[in-house]
Amino acid sequence: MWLTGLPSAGKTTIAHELAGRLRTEGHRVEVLDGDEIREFLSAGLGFSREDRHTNVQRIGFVAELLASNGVKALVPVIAPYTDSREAVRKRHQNEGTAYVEVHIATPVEVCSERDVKGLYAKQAAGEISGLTGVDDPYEEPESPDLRIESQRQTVQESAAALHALLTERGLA
Ligand SMILES: Nc1ncnc2c1ncn2[C@@H]1O[C@H](COP(=O)(O)OS(=O)(=O)O)[C@@H](OP(=O)(O)O)[C@H]1O
Ligand SMILES: Nc1ncnc2c1ncn2[C@@H]1O[C@H](COP(=O)(O)OP(=O)(O)O)[C@@H](O)[C@H]1O
Repeated sequence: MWLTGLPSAGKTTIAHELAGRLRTEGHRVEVLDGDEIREFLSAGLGFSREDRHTNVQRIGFVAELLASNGVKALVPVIAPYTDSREAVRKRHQNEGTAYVEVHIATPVEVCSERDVKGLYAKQAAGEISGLTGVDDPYEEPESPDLRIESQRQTVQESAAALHALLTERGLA
């Protein structure tokens, strides 16, 4: 399950809430957190279009390996480009592994208020550039399996909606 959306949209928070629920039910789960991946698997990559694409393909590769071995992979990673996300979907399809895309569609105004890592403030102060959704592209998924308006519901409600989708698909 890929959770795509802007920085501070709630991807990581919702993924961990869902992971907790799934583990309680006895599922094996791994959350492939973007920051951790960038520290290890994608060390050295930046935020150019090419590097983001490479990052997303690496994570997609690992997610498919986990999923095809019975571990539910939850991926809270921005993945701003449609073609990168589609390539990941295709890899799963080719391998016969289920794949679900969830758009955490929190508006940029709400994300920049949350500003968990202070990136929106830094961008506004001219200290960084190329911030997704502000001065770098975010291509919204046109037909995700599910769209979550995190600003309209609690973390628990969002996680429950994701869980319901997995159940509906026979995945939880
Ligand atoms: N310029 C810029 N744009 C977007 N994000 C930035 C940037 N610089 C650092 N960060 C932080 O790195 C996290 C994004 O990494 P990801 O691997 O999720 O993104 S990507 O799919 O490769 O675009 C992202 O994490 P989240 O906030 O959890 O989404 C940011 O905190
Ligand atoms: N309804 C909500 N859903 C998700 N996150 C929320 C909500 N309300 C407030 N938040 C907060 O917003 C922040 C989202 O940060 P995070 O999950 O790290 O986002 P992302 O992984 O998309 O960058 C967290 O501090 C979280 O507690």
